[in-house]
Amino acid sequence: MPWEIKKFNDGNEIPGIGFGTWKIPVGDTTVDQVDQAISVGFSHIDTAQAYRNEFEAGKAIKESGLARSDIFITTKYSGLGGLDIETSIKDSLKNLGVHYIDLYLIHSPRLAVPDIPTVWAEMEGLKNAGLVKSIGISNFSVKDTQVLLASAKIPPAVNQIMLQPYNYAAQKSLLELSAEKGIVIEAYSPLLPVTTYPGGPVDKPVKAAANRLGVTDDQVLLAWAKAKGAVVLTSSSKKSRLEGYINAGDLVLTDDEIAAIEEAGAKGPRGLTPYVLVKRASLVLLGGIAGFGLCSYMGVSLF
Ligand SMILES: NC(=O)C1=CN([C@@H]2O[C@H](COP(=O)(O)OP(=O)(O)OC[C@H]3O[C@@H](n4cnc5c(N)ncnc54)[C@H](O)[C@@H]3O)[C@@H](O)[C@H]2O)C=CC1
Ligand SMILES: O=CCc1c[nH]c2ccccc12
Repeated sequence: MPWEIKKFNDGNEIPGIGFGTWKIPVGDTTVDQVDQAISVGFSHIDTAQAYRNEFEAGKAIKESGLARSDIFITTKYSGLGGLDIETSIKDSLKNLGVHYIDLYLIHSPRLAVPDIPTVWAEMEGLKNAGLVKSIGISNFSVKDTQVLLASAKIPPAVNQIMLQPYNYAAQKSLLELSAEKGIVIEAYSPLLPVTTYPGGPVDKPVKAAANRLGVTDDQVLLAWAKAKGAVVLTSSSKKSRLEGYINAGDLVLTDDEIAAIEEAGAKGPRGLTPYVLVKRASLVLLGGIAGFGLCSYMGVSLF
């Protein structure tokens, strides 16, 4: 079943699921994997200057025979080798073999970015020149986003961030700010609970939903990220998994299933072990002592 198309604040549209090319070994493997992803129905490819595989991704796109307007391409300014934006976008267009990029992102506010307002003004210039259809950010925190918005003439269309049940609580304020400003969230590494923390607290509610729906755990995790309103980015070298991801487009989790996944996620990947509980209790205690000390210093009576 197809994933929903999402609308950006600039009027452009993005497919709700994208195939990511991070960590694919450079060379023919990238061409084969992107080719395979397109063959099962992905029409949205996510790459970056830093992945050093734009050329191979572009080759697969070209070989697919799809019209340029039928494929959505994201790449990112990663600040590689201290390259400026103008040189970087020219390199990316050449590598990918296209005349425009659908979505161009600042890969990280902490990498080779002199200051956010300056770099964002350069990104706006690329959109105004028609080299990129939409511009956005990646790995921007609430503070970074506020700094950018204070001087932006064009708001970012997206913020591409890690979003999975174990970091959902930490990302909530960023999700709220993004919704308020009309910034679409792209969720990367949505499958972290199965790739990195198998056996963690999230497994149980994910498996329960998977059993009810007759699907796999990874499909449930993609459905959870979609339920949070995100465009999801994922990957696999296995065709069967890719087909599963595409088929997850119409999965609907119940409110109770979503709440159970989030409650388990809030325990952290290792759960509420005695170590975590003692650490949390110490933080509360230290906060209390600091607060009490401050009140005493300021002459405020607590009693
Ligand atoms: N802007 C940024 O800083 C970042 C962007 N990204 C983008 O997002 C894309 C997707 O990120 P990923 O971390 O690859 O996504 P992901 O969390 O979807 O992980 C994909 C991996 O999960 C494996 N997998 C799937 N089902 C599994 C299962 N049941 N058990 C065990 N393993 C399973 C797949 O084989 C694949 O290797 C990247 O390729 C990149 O394009 C990723 C990280 C950072
Ligand atoms: O995008 C995924 C992680 C990554 C790999 N290289 C870079 C460079 C800059 C920011 C993030 C990353």
